[in-house]
Amino acid sequence: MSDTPTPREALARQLAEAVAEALRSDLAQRERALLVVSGGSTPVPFFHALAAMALPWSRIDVTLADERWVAETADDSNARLVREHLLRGAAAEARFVPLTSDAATPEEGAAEVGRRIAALAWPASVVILGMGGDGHTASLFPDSRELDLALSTDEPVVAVRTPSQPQPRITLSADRLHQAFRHFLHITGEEKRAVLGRALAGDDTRSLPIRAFLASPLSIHWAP
Ligand SMILES: O=C1O[C@H](COP(=O)(O)O)[C@@H](O)[C@H](O)[C@H]1O
Repeated sequence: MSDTPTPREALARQLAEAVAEALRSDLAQRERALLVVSGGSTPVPFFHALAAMALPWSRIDVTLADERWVAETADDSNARLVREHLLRGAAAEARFVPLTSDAATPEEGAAEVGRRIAALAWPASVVILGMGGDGHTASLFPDSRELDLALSTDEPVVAVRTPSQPQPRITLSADRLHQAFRHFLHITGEEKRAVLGRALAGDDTRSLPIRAFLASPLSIHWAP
């Protein structure tokens, strides 16, 4: 069997090295660093690579760009993904700040979660965005009813209802996602490359919400 990494594994490793360097550089300036990660399927190999990096994990706070309003034990919980794939080995020393609460709905829980998120050390050291095939990033979907609010509010989080999605969600607002020293976009596959190309060429953020992050410095990490 070959030990040659796949393009996606190589990308995950390069991204983990860049993110680790950004965290180290920030930790040379302040006591705690803040890492905002995305969920979904793309980050799994990146989480494994980052968890293996030599970092002072006990000085790093980790939170999510967005979350489904589901129990942390649910298969599609982004918090579960982070706990299983990133917070392992030495990285288990990091402090994880989830985006859900005991409230029945994200609308009821948003104030508490927002206070928790606002209390972190902003600007974040690093925000890593993902992107779906519909141009959504975090839980800023083209068909989210609260998309305009999430793109314009200075509140840290927004509860979102999205007809194309089975669960209600909570997302960091665009304003909060912009508050970082470094931004990375991690995507894979030809379909997402084409979507990103359309977003770079177009001018309608409502139909491709990733556009909200293309105007500021963004390190784009893509592999087939
Ligand atoms: O719903 C979500 O989707 C995006 C992209 O996920 P992927 O599975 O296509 O990588 C992700 O960035 C976001 O955090 C997640 O909640």
